[in-house]
Amino acid sequence: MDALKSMLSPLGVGSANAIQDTLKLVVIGGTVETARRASAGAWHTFLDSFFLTAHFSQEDYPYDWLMHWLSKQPAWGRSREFEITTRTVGRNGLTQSTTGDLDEEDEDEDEDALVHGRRKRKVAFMPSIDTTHTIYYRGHWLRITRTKRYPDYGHGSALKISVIARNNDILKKLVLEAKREYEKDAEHRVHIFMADTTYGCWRWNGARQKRPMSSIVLQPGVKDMLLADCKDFLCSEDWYAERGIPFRRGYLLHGVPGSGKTSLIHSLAGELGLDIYVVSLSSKGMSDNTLTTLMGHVPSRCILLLEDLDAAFTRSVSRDASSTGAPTTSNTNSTTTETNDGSTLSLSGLLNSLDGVAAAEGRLLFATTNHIERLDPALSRPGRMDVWVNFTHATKWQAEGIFKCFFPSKPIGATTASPSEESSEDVDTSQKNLPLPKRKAPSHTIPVLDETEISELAKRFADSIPENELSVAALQGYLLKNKVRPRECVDEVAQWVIEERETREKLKKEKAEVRIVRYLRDLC
Ligand SMILES: Nc1ncnc2c1ncn2[C@@H]1O[C@H](COP(=O)(O)OP(=O)(O)OP(=O)(O)O)[C@@H](O)[C@H]1O
Repeated sequence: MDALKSMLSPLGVGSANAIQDTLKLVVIGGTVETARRASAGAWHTFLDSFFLTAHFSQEDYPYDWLMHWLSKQPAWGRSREFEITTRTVGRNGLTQSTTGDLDEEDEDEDEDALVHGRRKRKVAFMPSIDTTHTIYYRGHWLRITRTKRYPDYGHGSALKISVIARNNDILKKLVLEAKREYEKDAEHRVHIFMADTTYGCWRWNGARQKRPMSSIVLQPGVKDMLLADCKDFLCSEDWYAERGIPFRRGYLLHGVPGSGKTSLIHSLAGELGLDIYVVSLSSKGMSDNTLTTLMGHVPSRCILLLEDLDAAFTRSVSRDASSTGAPTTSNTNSTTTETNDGSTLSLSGLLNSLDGVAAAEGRLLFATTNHIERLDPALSRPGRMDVWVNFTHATKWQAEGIFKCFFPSKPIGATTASPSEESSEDVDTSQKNLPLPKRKAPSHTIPVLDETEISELAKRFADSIPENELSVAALQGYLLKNKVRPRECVDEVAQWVIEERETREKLKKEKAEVRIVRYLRDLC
């Protein structure tokens, strides 16, 4: 203080005293604040020592189970700070109205209701970021905090749950309950994860309603064979282990576009209760290292889908016949080739990531391609691709099947239901391979014809479809346009086939012309 006085003395007694008083106040204030903070810190540390704390990262499943569980807790109705979202909650794609406080009138409304063509959205209540919420659970108060994991990158969050308890039984119970509820709600959905080549991780991409196997129309026996093979594989872990064979199975679905390859995989995933992990090998930034990292993070029981296998090593991702999907000399060995979009994936890198130690055991690998002739034999050999299925253009049998899938029928003698009562549940689904998906009837009127008439129409429809010329997707497009006109649809199908042929001829000519122009331009 004396030193301070001597420094201030040249300023005059009055002003020096004022400055001295101010400084005293600053010093005292600072000391009090430091003491307060220290005691608060000590108090928190003291309190924390009584808490058991569990951390959940967004990258792992328990985070999703808990977020789903939290979104259902009525306690959010009393919370003073929370996030409201109409987006899907967690990975299961569920939107829940939890407390119902926001829009009570909506509670009883039909979940499928459309407003101006848009589906009505339900709201969900979520814990907001960086706020601690307290929830009462089975005789304990839980302190729940949601934080951002990578604030700098703006993604990823984590959940911290603390509870005062003697052991962690209560936290275990909570996680198991959350898991049970999540799985119950997720029963009717297939979760899709996409490869993120920038961060080398999997990103949840949504949950789709399961597609019934009966809605996929393939030649007799194909679906049953695939389903039986997958089921047999999934319960043969010991058999593989005893023989020292890696517990993996690969399926190569090859053939023309729009023939049901992807649809079948989604349907199988639903039937087997597996999630799908999708990698597009030609995607930007894909490299050997990224692929190996991704393969190392695939869970043990899932479907791993490699899309457009033939496009993996081509410079052009175009799928027309001129693109050189065949592996070049430089990429069939371990040399990597950088493509225009920064992809440095080599064939040996792909093979290593499929067979390597990091590759998950128990996964079902499905690969799709439109050009099997472009695949390197090393990629498609048994052990990597054990089962091959060829998908062709629609046969007459498929045309008949897809027609029956589209138009519901009622058993002979049954009275005609009113449009609002017409649902596929009224329909006899005894025809093998062709049962109808159980769904609510749309509000527009679809005439429900009797079984005999539908069978006759389906036969006539199939008679007009040329064998193995049009894709099933094209047939589906035509039926969609005529979904409320089954009879007219059959009457007009022959004309549609003629128009389709003309359109394809025209497109072919245009393509040929473009190629000639390009060729001449290159010559110049
Ligand atoms: N065999 C089939 N049974 C039922 N629907 C089919 C069939 N084939 C195609 N479709 C319908 O056609 C559309 C395209 O099918 P999908 O994407 O499964 O074909 P894809 O063979 O995977 O085509 P691409 O090779 O171009 O990826 C889907 O809407 C699907 O419902």
